Amino acid sequence: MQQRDSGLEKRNDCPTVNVAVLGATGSIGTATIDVLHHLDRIDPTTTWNLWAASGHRNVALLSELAGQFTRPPTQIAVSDPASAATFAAGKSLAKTQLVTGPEALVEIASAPEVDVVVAAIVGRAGLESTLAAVESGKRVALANKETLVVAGSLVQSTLKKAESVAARSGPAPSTPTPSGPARSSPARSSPARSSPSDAPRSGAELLPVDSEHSAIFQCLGEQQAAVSGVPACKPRKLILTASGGPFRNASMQEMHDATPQRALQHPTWEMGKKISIDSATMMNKALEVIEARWLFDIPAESIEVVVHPQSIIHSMVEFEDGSVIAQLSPPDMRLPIQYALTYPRRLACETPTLDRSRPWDLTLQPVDRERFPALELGFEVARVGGTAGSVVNAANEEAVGLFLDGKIRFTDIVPACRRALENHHHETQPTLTRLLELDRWARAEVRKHYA
Ligand SMILES: NC(=O)C1=CN([C@@H]2O[C@H](COP(=O)(O)OP(=O)(O)OC[C@H]3O[C@@H](n4cnc5c(N)ncnc54)[C@H](OP(=O)(O)O)[C@@H]3O)[C@@H](O)[C@H]2O)C=CC1
Ligand SMILES: CC(=O)[C@@H](O)[C@H](O)COP(=O)(O)O
Ligand SMILES: [Mn+2]
Repeated sequence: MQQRDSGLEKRNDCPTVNVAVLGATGSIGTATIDVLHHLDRIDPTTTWNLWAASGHRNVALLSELAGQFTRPPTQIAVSDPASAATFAAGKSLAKTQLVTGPEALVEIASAPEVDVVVAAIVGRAGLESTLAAVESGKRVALANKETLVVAGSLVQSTLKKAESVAARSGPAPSTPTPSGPARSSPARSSPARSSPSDAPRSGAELLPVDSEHSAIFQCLGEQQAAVSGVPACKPRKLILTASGGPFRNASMQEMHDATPQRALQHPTWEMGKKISIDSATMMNKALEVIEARWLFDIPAESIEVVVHPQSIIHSMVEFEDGSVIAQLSPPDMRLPIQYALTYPRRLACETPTLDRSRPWDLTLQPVDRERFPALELGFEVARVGGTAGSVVNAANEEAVGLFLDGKIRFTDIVPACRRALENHHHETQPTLTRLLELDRWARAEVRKHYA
């Protein structure tokens, strides 16, 4: 096993940021581990410490990733109990504690020693740990968009509660503390409302990792930086870009006949299987509309989607005067991951810079809503809220699984979600228990339909 060298001399009084990576073995998780090695190498002012990491079934990779650190993580979680039995910690992890089962994710996410939780589990399975991290006042770098799709309103209210608890216990120090994150961070519950000044941090922070939402967050921040001291301008529109996925130009027949192998071939991003299929149906963009609705506390009517095949413009914000600010960078998740960790600081990143030595095209085109009916579903869910997100998300997770197993057609996925939405009795203010009941109900409905 190869241990990576920290390289750089840290300042004596250097504070440590303890990071927990949930879903460390996935595409976002492994990219986060790379970012942590990089930051610890180049940042003289902070020690970036992997305090805990979780995996579900890929225990070999989990052990390898954890073993790369000269300071071994304090805890490792294997959330799938059957896989936990096969976890073999190398010699370098002799002092690391192994915790197991889905409860272990919540334990790590709320551990007092943890400053930052990277929520990189795929699907609804990431919900409880993300909520626990918010509740216990962490900085949450959120990749797990499904949490906001299922329980956006609940996350928002939890965030507000965590903020008021922190406010009651007095302002946090404005300089980094020995075991705490950079307390100068201004990010608050709603990135749209945060300002890039050096205000002390109060309570939980929810920072986007999803490239589009990170882009919007950056556009809003830059706009506010330019008018420091002046009340922030409200955005008129958030404009999410979509690559269009592997079927951007495909006929309905091609989509009807699509194999999992073909649907997994994303043109611009290398990602996990579930999100790759979501991109192919454009359900990913539907989920991102809902994510934006909750993350930025903005109505569905103020959100637009535009197809941008190059995935260089990651999203845009239109302001009241019609001015549009965009964020551009090559398609590489290390940038938004790093920004969520270091915000409001910008540090050198390993992502390549845009090659401006050659001509380049940036294309924008409208979405074909007939071939991609998922998008309308996303806007509907963002409009009505309540139980709709949980039902559509669960139906989608189930249908994607059936498609990957060769049991249903690619073009069955979105209708399965539409059917579940229409067959459920909508409730406007569900509890977490009710949302989880409906999650199970929607999965069963999809399975029953195709049995
Ligand atoms: N990949 C990307 O570029 C982007 C991803 N996202 C979002 O980030 C999240 C992660 O995506 P991605 O990294 O691609 O996914 P991957 O499939 O690559 O990784 C998923 C991670 O979740 C773990 N996991 C799977 N099932 C469970 C479960 N039931 N309980 C606990 N952990 C589980 C996996 O563990 P194991 O492998 O050990 O079984 C793995 O660590 C998703 O919500 C996605 O939408 C957002 C923007 C971009
Ligand atoms: C990298 C990322 O954020 C993904 O969500 C990506 O945007 C998927 O590409 P699509 O635009 O094709 O959904
Ligand atoms: Mn995205």
